[in-house]
Parts: sequence; structure tokens; C-alpha cells
Amino acid sequence: MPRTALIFGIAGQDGSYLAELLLGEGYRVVGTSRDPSSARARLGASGCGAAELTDVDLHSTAAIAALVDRFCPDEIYNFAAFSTGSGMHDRPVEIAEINGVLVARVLDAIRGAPTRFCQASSSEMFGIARTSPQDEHTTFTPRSPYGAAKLLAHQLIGMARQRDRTFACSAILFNHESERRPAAFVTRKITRAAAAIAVGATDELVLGDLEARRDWSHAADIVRAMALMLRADQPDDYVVASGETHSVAELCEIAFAHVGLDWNRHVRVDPALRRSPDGAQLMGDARRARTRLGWAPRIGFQTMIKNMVDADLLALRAGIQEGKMA
Ligand SMILES: C[C@H]1O[C@H](OP(=O)(O)OP(=O)(O)OC[C@H]2O[C@@H](n3cnc4c(=O)[nH]c(N)nc43)[C@H](O)[C@@H]2O)[C@@H](O)[C@@H](O)C1=O
Repeated sequence: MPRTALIFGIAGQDGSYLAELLLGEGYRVVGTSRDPSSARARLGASGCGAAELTDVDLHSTAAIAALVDRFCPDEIYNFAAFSTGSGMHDRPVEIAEINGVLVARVLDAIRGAPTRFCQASSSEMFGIARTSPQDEHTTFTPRSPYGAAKLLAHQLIGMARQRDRTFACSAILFNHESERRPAAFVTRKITRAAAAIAVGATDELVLGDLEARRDWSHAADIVRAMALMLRADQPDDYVVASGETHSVAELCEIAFAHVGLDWNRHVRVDPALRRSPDGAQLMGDARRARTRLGWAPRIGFQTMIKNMVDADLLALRAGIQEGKMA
């Protein structure tokens, strides 16, 4: 019998990379998506056509329990979340419900069962951290409903591990990107603009802050760490990060240079797009994942950004040939 994995949020960037990985290892992969009508096409386009889609009301404890009963998954991964960088303060009620309370429902559904659970937690739980780098012992000081809801889920996982002996892990994920990243996030915003300027479709990119720094990894590396967590002897929490930071300006430089452009000539800063400043620099110390899981990132920052620009160029040129762009 193949192992079964249930993925909440299968059609997003992370869910699709994980589905690809697990399908390649012979798993039966079942997933839910908030937009089932486009999920099938998106999964097909990312090589996950063999994944099965199912429908569930994430607000219903009974529906989550029934879903788990129906598929008896060996592993559950949760990526279902509201997540757009600039929208971390918007819709706090829905964010609390989906990014936080949903995990209580899943933990309820697997209490006493052998099912293993991994949650996509976030470095946003560190928020205005006082120390850098952050690891599994760093104090959490979230600064948005997004970070607070993720922290609720993270803490429920620790309690389920202690009280109920549930095999549940919290993967504290720092920023992670790829060509499947939506353009609301700064990496894809920049790579798409570099490609668009290179083909003459536009001339300018407007950003909020060039000095902001983040610890960026590739999404495929991040989800591999999550799969390894569920294969460990014991459940635990793990920071997953590259351990290096880059500025938005550096990102621009790499992306624009890759298409032979000088970013200084095309990038403009609009302070209206700027977010409130970070506390200490957000940078992850992933030593626990490296030593206990044998995890290490395989795709570096430069390669990731160049690959994203290449993918955006391909998509734009295809669009131009089909007459989709002006
Ligand atoms: C770990 C965490 O990672 C992600 O959240 P994020 O860090 O907010 O992602 P982002 O790509 O929107 O911002 C990255 C940095 O770039 C700065 N920045 C400058 N200028 C613009 C700008 O014009 N647009 C955007 N979007 N960002 C800008 C911005 O201020 C920030 O410092 C999500 O996956 C989230 O779900 C998550 O958990």
C-alpha cells in the first residue's frame, strides 16, 4: 500500500512542490484548495497531475474529522493560510480562523491516531525580534494578526505533542520563493518586472523599500525539510532557513543584471509601499534541521532569482507571441 499524504493548500507554491516530491516517492497525494476550479490546472502545470483534489470546509471541525476518516492519511501537511506580505494586518478574523484555529481542528481530528502532522509556521512569529539570528528558542513577539495566528497554531502543536503524544511538528519557515510565487511578494514582483522591462513591455518598477533584508530560500528546499521532519524518530519544531540575508536592492541587482539591465535606471521607491520597520534582522539559524534531519538547502539565492527571471521571460514571450500583451 502506498503511503497517503493529505495536503491542505495543495495548489499554492509550497503545496505543489511538496506534492511533486511525495508523488515522486510513490505516495498517494490528496489535497484541498481554496480555489478548486483553478487548482487542477495549476497542479497539472507543476507536474502534480496525479494528485487528487478534495473539497472541505476549513471552518468545520466535523468536516475536517470526516476528511481524515475518509483518507486515513499517514501524513498531513498544512499550508492553508492567508498570506500576502502587505496584507498581514488585513482581515484579522479570517486570518485568526484559517492561520490559527484550523490547526486546532486538525490536531483534534488526529488525536490518538498514528497520523503525523507538519504545520507551515512562519518567521513572522518572531515579528519584532530582539535578537538575531532566530532559532527554536528565540522568544516570539509577533507584530501582526498573521504572526499571532501562526503562533497560536505553533503553540497548539507543542501542547498536542506533550499532552496527547501526537506526532506534530512546527516548521518555522523563513521566506521561501520560486517561479510559482505570486507577484504580491517582492521576489516575484522584481523578477517579473525585470523580465517585462527586458522585453520592452514596461519601463519602471516601483518598490517600497530597497534596504529591507530577508532570509530567502527556495520553496523546494523548504518543503523537503518538512517531509524529513515527519520521517524523524521524534516530533519537534524546526527553523528552516538559509542563514543568510540579502537586501531588496541586491535582489534587484541580480535580477536586472541577468537580463543585461542596470536596475538603478528602472527602479523607483514609493514610501507609501513601505512597511513598518523590522526589529532585529530576521535571519534563521537552522542548525537543528541540519544536524538532526540532515537537511541542507540545495538551491542558492542567486540561482533561484535567475531561474525566476528566466521563467518570467519565457511566460512573457509566450504571451507576446499569442498576442496577449500590448
Ligand atoms: C516568512 C514570511 O514571508 C513572506 O512575507 P514577507 O516577508 O512579508 O514577504 P514579501 O515578499 O512581501 O516582503 C519581503 C520584504 O520585502 C520588502 N519590500 C520592499 N519593497 C516591497 C514591495 O514593493 N513589495 C513587497 N511585497 N515587499 C517589499 C518587505 O517590506 C519585506 O521586508 C510570506 O511568505 C509570509 O507568508 C511569511 O510567512
